[in-house]
Amino acid sequence: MNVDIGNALASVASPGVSRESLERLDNHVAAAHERIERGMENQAHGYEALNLPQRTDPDEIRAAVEPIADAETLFTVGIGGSSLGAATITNALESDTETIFLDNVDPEWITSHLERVSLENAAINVVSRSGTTAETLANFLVVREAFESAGVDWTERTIVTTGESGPLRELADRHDLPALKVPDGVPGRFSALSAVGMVAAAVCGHDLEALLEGAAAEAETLSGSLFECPAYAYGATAYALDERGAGVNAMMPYAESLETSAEWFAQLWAESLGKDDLGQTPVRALGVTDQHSQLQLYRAGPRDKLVTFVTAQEGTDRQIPDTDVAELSYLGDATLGELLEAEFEATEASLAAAGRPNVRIEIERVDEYELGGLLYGLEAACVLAGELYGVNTFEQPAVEWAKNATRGLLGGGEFEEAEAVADKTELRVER
Ligand SMILES: O=P(O)(O)OC[C@H]1O[C@H](O)[C@H](O)[C@@H](O)[C@@H]1O
Repeated sequence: MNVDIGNALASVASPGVSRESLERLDNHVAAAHERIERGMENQAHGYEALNLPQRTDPDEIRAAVEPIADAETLFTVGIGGSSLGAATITNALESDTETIFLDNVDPEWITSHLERVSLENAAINVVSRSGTTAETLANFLVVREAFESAGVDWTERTIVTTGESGPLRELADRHDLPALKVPDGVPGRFSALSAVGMVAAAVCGHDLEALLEGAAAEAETLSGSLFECPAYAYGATAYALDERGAGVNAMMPYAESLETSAEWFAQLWAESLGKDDLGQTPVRALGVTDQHSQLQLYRAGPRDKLVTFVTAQEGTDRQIPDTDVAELSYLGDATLGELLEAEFEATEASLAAAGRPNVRIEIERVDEYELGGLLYGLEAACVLAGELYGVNTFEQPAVEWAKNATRGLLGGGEFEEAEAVADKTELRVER
């Protein structure tokens, strides 16, 4: 990926970062890069995620999915980091396999999927690093039962990706299910380029090698200067803008196929950096759609936002047909791709003209290679930002707190967090 931080400079935007400040920050980037490299070398928790392009074995993943490779529909049962990476990849790329990501426990929604899909031609991909996440296990039990009721042997149609031990691993062993391992030292939100994100891609027939090669090429760019490394340029600029008041980061890809990448990014950024009263709030947006809803706020609301654009340089195009309505004739000279590009450039310029900081991330096209680079680049940007903030990027105690409270409430063990639910302060206004 390439990154253009010109519109984040203080000469353009407020808040903005001066060239001198960036040069000073670059010393911290160099020191952070040394820590990151050391972490990668030592395979330290979290940093190990940046080694995935070398560690992930595409043959192992393809062999494991072999029994379900014919699936017309793939249910991926997982949540957060055990769903969003896979969804980002498969929602971005064309495939004949339909993918459904069960990452919510809304009974109506789950039932509507299970009733609509022909389960004889479907398969299940259960993913949970811990193997204990209540939503994932509950959904798996529901889906499994639906397969049984439809007369489909779910044990022949299920693949599991989980940690070395835990309830899901036990279940996989008991039923002799093909099971892949979540690599050690890789938190869920950094695991898109492991089996966690790539099983669904393999079932969909995507090019796993190209995903990893794109990521590996991005890894090659990691170096001790933000001026030489697109990922660090982005991470350092986002951090510096947050320090100057841009506490919100609106991720706005200009490609429908990349919409899920903004969701994935939101988890990455929020869960990794939201600690010790620090962190930048990620917001999900989509170009051009949200130009017509959120842009007003971004251009004229509080000066507390960075807008991050992601744009693909080339892709499939389609001519806009001619019309005899004179006022619309200019459209007939253009393609939808040109319209998209013009809208992106106009939006970027409109923010810059109003002095609102924005950054442009460019990929060449939406394919496996470029996606691998984008995922890896944003992960590296996040790791760098975590170093600059001085937070523990790879833990998520605040999320674990609510997980424990939920389990306690459902009688899944003694969790003191559950007691806080009864202590809720009320000030009710009733009709
Ligand atoms: O993969 P699992 O163990 O099921 O966890 C799924 C998700 O659960 C929690 O919400 C964590 O905070 C996330 O980081 C994680 O991705």
